[in-house]
Amino acid sequence: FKAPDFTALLSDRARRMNASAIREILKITQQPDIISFAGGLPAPELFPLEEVRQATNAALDRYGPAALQYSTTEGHPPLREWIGNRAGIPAANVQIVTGSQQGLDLLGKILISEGDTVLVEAPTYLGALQSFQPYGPSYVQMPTDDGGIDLDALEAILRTTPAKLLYAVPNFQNPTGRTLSAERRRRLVELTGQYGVLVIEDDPYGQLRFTGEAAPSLYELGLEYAGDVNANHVIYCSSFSKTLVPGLRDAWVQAAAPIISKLIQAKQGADLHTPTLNQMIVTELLDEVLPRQIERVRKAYGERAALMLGHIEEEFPGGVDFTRPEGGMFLWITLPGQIDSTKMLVRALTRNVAYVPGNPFFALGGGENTLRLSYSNATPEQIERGIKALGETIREALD
Ligand SMILES: Cc1ncc(COP(=O)(O)O)c(CN[C@@H](CCCC(=O)O)C(=O)O)c1O
Repeated sequence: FKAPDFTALLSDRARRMNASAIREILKITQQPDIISFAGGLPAPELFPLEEVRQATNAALDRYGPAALQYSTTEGHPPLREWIGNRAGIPAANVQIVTGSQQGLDLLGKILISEGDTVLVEAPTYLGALQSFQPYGPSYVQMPTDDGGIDLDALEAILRTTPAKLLYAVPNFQNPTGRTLSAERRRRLVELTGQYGVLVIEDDPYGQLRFTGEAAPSLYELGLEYAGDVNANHVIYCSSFSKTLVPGLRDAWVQAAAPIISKLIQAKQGADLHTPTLNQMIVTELLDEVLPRQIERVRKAYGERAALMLGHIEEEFPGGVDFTRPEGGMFLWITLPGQIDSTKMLVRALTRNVAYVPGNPFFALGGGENTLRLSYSNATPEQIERGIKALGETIREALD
């Protein structure tokens, strides 16, 4: 008997898949004494545990067995209605997905043919790269500066490179924490509209602003530009993971009808529907708990960001650049040129502090001297101790 050569039997699509650096590091950071600035994990001590318990009972009381039955692929109607009303669009243009990660995977599946040019920020969210990769995109990196995407560079790219899709995180970008200005957003929507490029706006953090002024979403600007919800070239993704809880895996996509109907077919083949009870639990939390929870989280993350920035200024040696986020969960460190943050992680772990090295956030490689820090899931004491340990590690690497 000869065991099958499983690797040889993998599909060409499977061969393009790779592991998520975040998920891999999360395994290491499970050890209790490690201070983790790695995963973008919401603060569990802030989860509305009691409210979720009550919402679960309320959903079971209200729907009985139907709460545990198969449900429609489109999603729980009251949840779609609520999201549609808030966005000023019909519920028919709202699709519930099992985490916005599934939204990214299904959008990749229905939009990316092998070899299609996909424009991504440099650096960008590595989970999007992981979702898109198996569909064989040809990535083009959009240069970024401290204000996010460089629109002059984007215009120059579009003049010479026909692109299918542009993926962006305009609010409190993962991994840099940067936010795109209203002026750059307007130009991005116009440019992509003119050149016929679809835009995926990934916005799980938009509600978590703790300073500065909010700018309109690319989706809202796309709606103005097109004048019709079914002609909007911007596809909007958001999630309840960072405003409520990530474990219920509830998120949504807002898009023109042809995209929504194809997304439904893709989702039928993926998981039939997002868990019925989870959608009903989230729906029970929308009116009272959600706004309160957003305030709570926004305040806590603002405090933790300010703390982390304060300790970075004290503990990090000169020559280390860092971003100052206006919201969200991340900030981005650029080390002096010759330091490799992947190698340095081994040293940081000996001092019980973890982060995500920057290289995996670059679709075409690079960024060896960068790293992402998340402040959302660390107490004030851990932030102080962890940043101190990281400062020592960087100093050691400089010698
Ligand atoms: C820009 C962006 N888009 C989608 C997601 C996925 O969020 P969902 O929970 O799937 O709605 C995320 C969540 N990323 C976090 C969480 C990843 C959690 C994990 O891999 O354990 C991170 O970057 O650490 C995101 O930042």
